[in-house]
Amino acid sequence: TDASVHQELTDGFNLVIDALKLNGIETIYGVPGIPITDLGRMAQAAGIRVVSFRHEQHAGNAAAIAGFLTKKPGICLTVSAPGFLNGLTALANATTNCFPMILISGSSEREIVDLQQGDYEEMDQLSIAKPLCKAAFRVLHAEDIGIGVARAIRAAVSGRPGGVYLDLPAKLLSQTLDAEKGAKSLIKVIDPAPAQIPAPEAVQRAIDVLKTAKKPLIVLGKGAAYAQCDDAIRQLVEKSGIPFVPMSMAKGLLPDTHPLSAGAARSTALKDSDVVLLVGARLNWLLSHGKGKTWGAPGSKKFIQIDIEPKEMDSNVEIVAPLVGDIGSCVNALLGHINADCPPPPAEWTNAIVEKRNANIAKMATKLGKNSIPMDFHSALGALRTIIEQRPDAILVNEGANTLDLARGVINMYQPRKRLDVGTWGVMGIGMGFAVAAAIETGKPVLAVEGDSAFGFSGMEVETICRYNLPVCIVVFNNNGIYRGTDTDPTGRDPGTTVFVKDSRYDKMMEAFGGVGVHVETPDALSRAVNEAMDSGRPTLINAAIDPEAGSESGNIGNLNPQSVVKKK
Ligand SMILES: Cc1ncc(Cc2csc(CCOP(=O)(O)OP(=O)(O)O)c2C)c(N)n1
Ligand SMILES: [Mg+2]
Repeated sequence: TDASVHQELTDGFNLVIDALKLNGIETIYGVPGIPITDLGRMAQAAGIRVVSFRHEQHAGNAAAIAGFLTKKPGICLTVSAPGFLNGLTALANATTNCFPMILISGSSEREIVDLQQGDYEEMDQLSIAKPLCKAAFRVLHAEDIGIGVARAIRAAVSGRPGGVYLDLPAKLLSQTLDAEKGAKSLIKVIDPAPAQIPAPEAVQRAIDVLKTAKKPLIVLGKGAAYAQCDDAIRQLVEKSGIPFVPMSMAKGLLPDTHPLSAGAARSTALKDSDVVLLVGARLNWLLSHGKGKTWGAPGSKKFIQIDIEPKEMDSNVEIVAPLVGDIGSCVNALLGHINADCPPPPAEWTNAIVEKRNANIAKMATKLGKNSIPMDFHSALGALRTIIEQRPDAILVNEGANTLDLARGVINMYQPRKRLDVGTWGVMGIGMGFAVAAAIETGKPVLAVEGDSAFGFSGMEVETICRYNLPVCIVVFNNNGIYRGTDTDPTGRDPGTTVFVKDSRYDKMMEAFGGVGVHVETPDALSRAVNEAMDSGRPTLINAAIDPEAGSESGNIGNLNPQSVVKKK
């Protein structure tokens, strides 16, 4: 009939785009290719910002940190099989770090994959993704795209955030559907990350434990940064008068220069405290699993833990007051009791922390001022410390071993969610993906402080940074190697296994794509170059020559390296 002849149609391509836009998704990070090249083009034409990378791992890292920064799932779009696999590292890392992202990959047809008939880039992607992420879905019929996208969004951001895989077989995208029916099949997710209120008796139990404390400590994890309940966190510290230690990506929730900051006295704070309130911080390897000499005498600690995941409690040691719920709801519930029921901690405790902190800061200061050649980590980081102090709203991306571990202590942070680094896994390669997304999602200038090895994992994305003309200033700490630049091959045949080409010039890579390249050998020259870059907003790479002898193997975590006790004859 006439109506059917003129029936308006939609299709899988359009339904995916409409579902994402309906749910406020504004950006897609990805790498084009079969079967999703046109999906990317059409999404761009529909007003979604599509940022094309050179490798899917970095597109995935960009999506993950976009999720951390915005609390909306970051979207990574890849081709099937190899492109999907490249995205998996970022998806698994996002899940480990509780960053909400959705990896959307094109895939081969079920009937061919399940009969293993050798399709183009054939792989059972859904099965492979499942163990590595929080949830995984596949959509076979166009009318189910709305539900599929809705479920992926809710799975990514509800409860403990994480990575979600959404599998779109190629044929799905070109499936047509009556436009009106299609529009009705879409779902705008309602309240995807619902508040999860702690039970009043759990709040009371936590307060009762807190009241017994003579040496209380608050540990802020990156979950507390993600929660974006910054004022409640500040009040919790300031109203309780309890010193706080921020984990790396929680730095800046309160300024590192805050009177109650115990960051620079971390060892003393962890060892000598008697009641520890964990806020979005898991007692994993980064906190020595809550036991051992880091935490003083066995049994000397009572842990109160705020986490949205009930199964996190008792993961490593007994939690005497589990407070299960979203961090904002839990902290606000505690605040209701703090000034009334809880006196501030004894001055001898807070004074002891301040004394230790100031002593450690004074000790570090002696290493910062040198304007020596060759630079070492401290003299170079001293220059960057001053720049971040002067530019507190810049975003600092940081990876490496010495470059990471030393920067964490030397560069103070002053605002929440401004320090983005290797997180729970200590994974190298997050640098450029994080820098791109930080610039795009926040519009703020980005300073990426990279070990030369760490930079190498994502270095090709300097072209991406130039192509989108992003305000990213990369500083490569070039010590000619992984940890140090001095390793040798005892047989004399090859270079040592951890060294790179001597005096390489990473700044030339940036110039290759029209960006600004600068080589520096002193902290003053480094300062000038970074300030120039941040004033200009031009993509810049500064190759900072660092003494190859200056580093230590694996930075602060060399103790994790197994050592052979068998000496070859
Ligand atoms: C995906 C992955 N592969 C290898 C590694 C192991 C590693 C940890 S830190 C690091 C680089 C250290 O050298 P860099 O030059 O960046 O820093 P610096 O100490 O200042 O010289 C590697 C290779 C990790 N963590 N992740
Ligand atoms: Mg290095």
